[in-house]
Amino acid sequence: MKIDPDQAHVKAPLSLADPHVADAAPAAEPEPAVKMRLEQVRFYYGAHQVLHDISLDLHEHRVTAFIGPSGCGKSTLLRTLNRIYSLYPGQRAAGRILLDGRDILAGGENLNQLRARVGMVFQRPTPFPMSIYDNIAFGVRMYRRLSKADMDGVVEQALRRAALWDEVKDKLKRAGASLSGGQQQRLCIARAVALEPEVLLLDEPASALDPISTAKIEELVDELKSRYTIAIVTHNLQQAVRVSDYTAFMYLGHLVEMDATDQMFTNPREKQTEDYVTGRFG
Ligand SMILES: Nc1ncnc2c1ncn2[C@@H]1O[C@H](COP(=O)(O)OP(=O)(O)OP(=O)(O)O)[C@@H](O)[C@H]1O
Repeated sequence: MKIDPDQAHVKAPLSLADPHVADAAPAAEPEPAVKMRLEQVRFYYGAHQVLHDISLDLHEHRVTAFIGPSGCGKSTLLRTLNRIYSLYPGQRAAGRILLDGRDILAGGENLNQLRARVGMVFQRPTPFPMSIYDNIAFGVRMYRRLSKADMDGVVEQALRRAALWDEVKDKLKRAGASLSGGQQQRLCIARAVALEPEVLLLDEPASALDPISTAKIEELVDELKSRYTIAIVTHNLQQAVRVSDYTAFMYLGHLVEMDATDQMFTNPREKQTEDYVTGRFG
């Protein structure tokens, strides 16, 4: 028997009590849209190649965690996604990185706009040497002319999204650096969020924080994913399990395996992944 979804709210006829119908498996969730697609991405520091033909998708409104031993290229990969590397001479990426289908490695990309669309938060909190308010308003002013009242609204909204508003609303004129490390990191997330990015890159955002601040950042990541596509680098495997939908395992500049996080941690395809997630890697 076919059920018209438009009629699903209508009281079910008695025949629907048929256990075969009631037990029918729910339809599988549709695969989320691809926000960024990497095709054979390579990366070079001068002549030294550190990423080798990385191909993977970042799905919209999902969190993808990058894990792997130190030096395997996780941060470098993140830095290719908003081309922040191109601020440094001698650093170069090749291959294709499609953001909504458009290759950001091809010429002609406006890098300021790209970095507003693909925001980044670093391992160590890096507040600007200015007030809490201006830490957020500074970046917004580069892209938008707003009245004082509208800017106040943008600052408040960004601080709320970063779960910091209640803690700072009475001291917006104080220096960003006067906040605790965990608050500073949430300020940096607010700063990125204020530019209305589509993708958020988080490079070990909690590694310098105490467990309570770490838990807050993890909760925040979970909330933010309803608005953004998130890529997070972490050394903390438990954190990857807690916050991510997908996990990518890298080794020596190669992508070994990427899959749904549950699958990666319970039933990985590759022996190297299994050794890494079970702590036997070495
Ligand atoms: N500025 C640089 N110049 C030259 N080589 C670099 C530079 N930054 C990183 N590398 C090299 O690139 C490789 C990948 O480094 P990357 O920092 O991306 O790894 P990672 O997986 O993020 O490491 P970690 O987990 O320790 O942060 C390493 O061999 C590293 O030595």
